Amino acid sequence: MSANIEISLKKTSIFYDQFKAVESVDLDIASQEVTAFIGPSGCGKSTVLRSLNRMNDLIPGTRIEGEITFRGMNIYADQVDPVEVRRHIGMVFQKPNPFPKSIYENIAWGARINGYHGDMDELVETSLQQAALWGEVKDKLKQSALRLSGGQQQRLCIARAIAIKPQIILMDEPASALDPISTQKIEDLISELKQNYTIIIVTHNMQQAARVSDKTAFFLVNDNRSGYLVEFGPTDELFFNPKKKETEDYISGRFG
Ligand SMILES: Nc1ncnc2c1ncn2[C@@H]1O[C@H](COP(=O)(O)OP(=O)(O)OP(=O)(O)O)[C@@H](O)[C@H]1O
Repeated sequence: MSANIEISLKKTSIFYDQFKAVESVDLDIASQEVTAFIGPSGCGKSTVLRSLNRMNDLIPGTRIEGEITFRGMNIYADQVDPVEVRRHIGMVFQKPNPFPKSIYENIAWGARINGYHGDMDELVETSLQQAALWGEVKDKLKQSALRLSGGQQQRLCIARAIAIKPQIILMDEPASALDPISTQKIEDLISELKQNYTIIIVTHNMQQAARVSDKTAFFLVNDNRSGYLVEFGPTDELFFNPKKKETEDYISGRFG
């Protein structure tokens, strides 16, 4: 049985004003898998990632051509509310960015403004448990989130994203600001979370992509400085039996 396609890009180009940052990407992302975006700096990984939940809308001058669908719905159609898109497709950033509020409120606040009326204590606990943070914070939920370590803050941000009950979590280099032990915790967490969520991760770290992802998309920059998708497929194949010479060169460190 073929995997369910959660997000599909069809001939998607992304512009910053006149500059075409990403050129004509075709990509199908399957549900409950981890998909990694890799490639050299400036090849458009973050730009593509941000386009998947309309985060790019917040950058003036951004425009897309082509189509991006989530479960068959064009997320850029006129009647679609970007806030609603972001409820289904959450995001975790490179630098942990908890609110300057208590650990509890970091989870509860977003859920509340998204209309959650259920048992808040339960939501906070289950979200923190899913983010593998509950044991470390359960006795200090009223403490400021800013007093947590960087790695704990990042897991709190993941818990905050989970609390909105998205189907997809986008992660833009979620561990690059963290030490190796915290990085491992995030990687372990990603492997856990894929049982319930579709995850797309941008990473500079190829070993990390190899460790955590099921599929990998490799991007490069063309002569016009536009990013394009070189190769996409199962991570093992892309790393050990790439179809394109460019992929092989990059994976084996011969690129550039
Ligand atoms: N807000 C912006 N305004 C104008 N150009 C931008 C903006 N953000 C990114 N770009 C340009 O778009 C291209 C793709 O950038 P992007 O950040 O998506 O690449 P990346 O592969 O994620 O890079 P890195 O690995 O360094 O984070 C680059 O040429 C970059 O300079």
